[in-house]
Amino acid sequence: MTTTADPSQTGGFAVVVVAAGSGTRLGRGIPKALVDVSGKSILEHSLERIEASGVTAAHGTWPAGPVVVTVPPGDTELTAVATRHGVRAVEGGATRAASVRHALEQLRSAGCSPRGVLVHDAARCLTPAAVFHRVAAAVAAGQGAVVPVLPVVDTIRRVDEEGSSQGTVDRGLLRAVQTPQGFSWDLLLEVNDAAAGERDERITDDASLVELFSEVPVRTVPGDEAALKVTRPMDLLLAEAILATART
Ligand SMILES: Nc1ccn([C@@H]2O[C@H](COP(=O)(O)OP(=O)(O)OP(=O)(O)O)[C@@H](O)[C@H]2O)c(=O)n1
Ligand SMILES: C[C@](O)(CO)[C@H](O)COP(=O)(O)O
Repeated sequence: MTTTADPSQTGGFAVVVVAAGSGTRLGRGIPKALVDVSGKSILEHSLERIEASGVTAAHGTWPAGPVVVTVPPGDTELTAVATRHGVRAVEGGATRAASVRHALEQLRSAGCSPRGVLVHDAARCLTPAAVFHRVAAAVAAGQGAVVPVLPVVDTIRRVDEEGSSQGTVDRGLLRAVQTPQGFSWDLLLEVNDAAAGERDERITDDASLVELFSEVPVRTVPGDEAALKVTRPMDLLLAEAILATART
């Protein structure tokens, strides 16, 4: 990827790819981003998709922004994958939010000042280019915070601490949230500074920070089923099936 040539450049979209998680729910005993999906690591698939999308350079006349990947502390293998793609690797933190913060600090201290930033889970390794472009286009059009979403297909019940049902939630207004999530650069820095590393169960993604620490509305755009997050073993089967179908 040629997008890291000058990290101090202004304009464009920077992309933070978070890949520092351990993958406990997948249970492979290696960092999830290293797990193989049809012959390539999860991180490899993610970086290839971002590169092929051309999203860092797209949208108006903004020049291409840099890509940064967070890796587990002490990692060398994911760093090597990042290096092969011309992408900078930075050490992640104990939580996803801390990893994103490390990446933003790295970009900021390198003098990077893009117009927008996309934060993407490496684990959503088959995200189609169209999702990157929908999110980026909404940010380029002036939205401060944008998330891709899908309707919820299950019946959702709220339960009490004993597990007794407290009723069904109206799923018509529920959405499952995906990544990449897009932000104006200044807003994402501002809410990360305001959060100051606070741990809060509600902070599972970057848009939550915007909701908790700013008045800026979070907008939604359509996500895509192929942008599933590889989380449990069944998701690996799905990812492999998606790739096999794409080849036929
Ligand atoms: N400290 C962390 C935790 C997560 N992530 C990244 O955030 C994304 C979403 O996290 P998730 O899918 O929940 O990954 P894990 O935390 O690895 O999964 P688990 O909870 O099963 O351990 C992943 O790409 C993961 O690598 C990260 O960069 N740093
Ligand atoms: C960011 C995220 O992928 C949005 O769907 C998700 O919130 C992060 O992962 P987790 O499964 O909640 O740990």
